[in-house]
Amino acid sequence: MLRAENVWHVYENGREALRGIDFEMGEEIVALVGQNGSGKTTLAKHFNGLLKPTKGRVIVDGMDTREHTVAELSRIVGYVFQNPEHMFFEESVFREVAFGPKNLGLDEDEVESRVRWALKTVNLEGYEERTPYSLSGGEKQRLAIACVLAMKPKYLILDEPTTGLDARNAAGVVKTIRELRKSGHGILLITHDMDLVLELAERVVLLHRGRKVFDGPVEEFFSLELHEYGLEKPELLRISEKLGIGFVRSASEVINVLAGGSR
Ligand SMILES: Nc1ncnc2c1ncn2[C@@H]1O[C@H](COP(=O)(O)OP(=O)(O)OP(=O)(O)O)[C@@H](O)[C@H]1O
Repeated sequence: MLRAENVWHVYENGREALRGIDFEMGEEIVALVGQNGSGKTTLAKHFNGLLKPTKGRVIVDGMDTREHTVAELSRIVGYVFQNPEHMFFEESVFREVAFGPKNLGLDEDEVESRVRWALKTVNLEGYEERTPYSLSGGEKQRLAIACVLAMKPKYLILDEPTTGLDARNAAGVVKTIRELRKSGHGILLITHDMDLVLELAERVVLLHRGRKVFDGPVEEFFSLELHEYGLEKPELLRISEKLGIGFVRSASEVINVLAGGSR
């Protein structure tokens, strides 16, 4: 369980980025949304100890983050940053993924088996000897997920995982996230992409000026006046409303309903 209890975060320049956040998540896909500067990244960085609360507590599987190092917490909470290409520095995909497990002090066989497993999970088998820089945007994103997965964290924080990707590459990342969820991971998805929220999230948490203003089911989230929070309803929902068929989560659901079938 990841838990924030009345978390406040004030940066050194006096900026109050989080104001009394209560939050909890387990093995589920939670979308963390809000306009620029609302505090999403600040909150997420508390879960692997990169930031510590100014006031309040953050508990990761029973551990108070103030009493543990980032290295310890990173084994439980993996963080995939935005624009992951900046984090690659090895000459091959294999070595890139092996770096984390090697640092954990694991033996060679265990490192190799983790690398193979992580690359398989993100569908990058056969890419072992490629240089990370030669990969496409979507492949780089999946490689970044593999690097974190190889540490076997229970929770993953993904910061804008589909931004800048074309539809095919984004679909690959979505598929990977679904598979991770199925295999028992909890996923905190930071995103501005409302289509992705509609497609993937099981719950939505909305931040506004450092406060949590909504925490609940996806359908309820999309019934909010989103423009008040600098967000927009997905095109698909606007179409389904005009068609009078209410809440749907995919284009195929719309087609099924129109064809007279069930959802
Ligand atoms: N290192 C820092 N020092 C001072 N203020 C910061 C720092 N990092 C973030 N802030 C401020 O804290 C507030 C929350 O920032 P944060 O990055 O958490 O927002 P966000 O919701 O992730 O935004 P975005 O969608 O733009 O990534 C903003 O006002 C930001 O300017």
